[in-house]
Amino acid sequence: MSQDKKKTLSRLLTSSLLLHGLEAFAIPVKKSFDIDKIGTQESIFPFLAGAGPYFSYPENYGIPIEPPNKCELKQIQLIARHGERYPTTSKGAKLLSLWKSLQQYPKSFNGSLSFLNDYQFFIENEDVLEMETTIDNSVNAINPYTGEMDAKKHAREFLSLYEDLLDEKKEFAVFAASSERVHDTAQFFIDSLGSRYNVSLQTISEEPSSGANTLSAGYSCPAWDEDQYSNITEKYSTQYLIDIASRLNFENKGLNITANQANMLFTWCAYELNARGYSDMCNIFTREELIHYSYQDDLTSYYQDGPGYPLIRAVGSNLFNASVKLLQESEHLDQRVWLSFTHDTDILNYLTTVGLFDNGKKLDPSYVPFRDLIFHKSWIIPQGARVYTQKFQCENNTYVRYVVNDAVIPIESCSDGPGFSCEANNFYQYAEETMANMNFFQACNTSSVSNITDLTFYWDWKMTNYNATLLKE
Ligand SMILES: Cc1ncc(C[n+]2csc(CCOP(=O)(O)O)c2C)c(N)n1
Repeated sequence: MSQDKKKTLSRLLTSSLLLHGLEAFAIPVKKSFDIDKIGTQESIFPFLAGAGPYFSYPENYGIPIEPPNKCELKQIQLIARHGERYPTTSKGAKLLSLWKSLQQYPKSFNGSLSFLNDYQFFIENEDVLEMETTIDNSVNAINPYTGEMDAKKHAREFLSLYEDLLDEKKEFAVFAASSERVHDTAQFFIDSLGSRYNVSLQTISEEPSSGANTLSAGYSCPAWDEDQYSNITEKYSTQYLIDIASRLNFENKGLNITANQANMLFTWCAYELNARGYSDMCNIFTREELIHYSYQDDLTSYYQDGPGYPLIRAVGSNLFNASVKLLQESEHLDQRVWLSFTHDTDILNYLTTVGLFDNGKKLDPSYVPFRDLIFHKSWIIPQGARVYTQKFQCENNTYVRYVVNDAVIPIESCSDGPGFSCEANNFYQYAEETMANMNFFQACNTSSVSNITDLTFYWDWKMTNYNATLLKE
C-alpha cells in the first residue's frame, strides 16, 4: 500500500473513532494486510509437488478445449482429484513437531524467518488433517484456495462446456473413492451443479478387498513397492536442502534446522497456501531451490507411480480399460457424462497407461533435464486436477481426445483428427496395443487381497448402490 493510502486510511480511522468517542491512537494501523499478500504467490504453485493450490496446465499448446466447429459431443468422462486439502496425518505430525521445535528457539527470528516472531500456525486442530480446506475451516476468511470453492467453480466451468450432455429428468451417477476428502469434493461439485439435476453419488470402496472394482487401483495392488527404484531416486543431490538449512541457521544462531526439516518447509508452504491463502514460508526459498524441489518430486513420482515403473501401466489399465469400454458403448448407455473423483496417484497411474506424459526418456537423477522434461508431476495432478476424455462426432466420424487441467494434450502418434483428436477406431486400436497382454489383477497379485476381478461399478451402480464407509486416508 502506498504511503498516501496509508495516511488516508489512518485519517479515516481516526475520524471515525473520534466520532465514536474513542481514542484513535489506541489502534495501530497494521504493517501488512493479508489482503495485500493473497494472490501474489501463484507463480510458485507449479513448484510445490502438487500439494499447493490448483493451477491450469502451464504449457497450453493453444488448442481450444471446446469441441471443434461442426462437431457434436457424444460422451464426456472426467477423472478428477479432490481439491485443496490439509496435510495427511503423517505429514501433519511432522509439521507440528517442526513448529514445536521452532517455538523452542529462545531468541527473535532474523532474516526470512522473522515473520515467525508474530505468527499463528495454520493447523489449528488435528481434526482438519486429511480433510479438504473449506470456507468454514480456513485460517483466513478471505482464502481463495479452498478445496470447496475449487470444486464448486470447477462444476460451473463443467456446466458451461458440457451442460447439453446432462439430462435434467433422469437420475445420473457420480462416482467417488471412499476417502472422505474425495467424497466431499464430489459432493461440493454436485451441490454446485444446482437443483435441476438428480444426482446419485456412488461411494466406491478404496479398501484393498474391493480388488478391481475400484477407483484407486493402487490400494488393491500388493505387488506395488514404493521403494522399487529408490536406488535411482536417492541419487538426486539434496545439497539444496543443506544450503537452505545452513542459510537459516546462519541467520539464526543456534537454530540447528536439519536438511530434512528444510524439506518439510516446502510442505508447510504448500499446505498453508491451501488453508490461509498465502504463506510467508514460501518466501524463504530461492527460485533455484524451488526448481530442485520440484524436479526431485518429478523424479520420485516418475519411478514410484509413473512411466519409470513398468508395473504402473498394469495398475492404470484397470481404469483405462473401463474408460475405453464406456467410450465404445456410448451409443447404448443412458448416461453421457461419467464423473469420477479419486486420488493423485490413481490419476497418474491411469495417465501412465494412456501414455500421455512419456517421451521414452527416463528421468535422470544426476541433473535437471530441462529441455527433455515433459513429466512435470505437479502440472498433471495438482490439487483439484481434472482429466477429461472427450468423444465427439464430426460429419460421419467420431474422435477422442484428452483435456488435462484445461489444456488439450494430444496423443502425438494419433492426433490427425479435428482439434488434434484421434479418430475413434484408431484410438481403440491404440488402446488395445497399449494394453496388450496387460492384466491388472495378475500383475498386482490382487488375488491375495480380493477375489473381485473386474471393474463393474459404472455398469451396475443402480443395482448395487455403492455407499462404502468413508475413510480418512
Ligand atoms: C500405486 C500406488 N501409489 C501410491 C499409493 C499410496 N497413496 C495412494 S493415494 C495416497 C494419498 C495421497 O493422495 P491425495 O492427496 O490425492 O489424496 C497415497 C499415499 C498406493 N497405495 N499405490
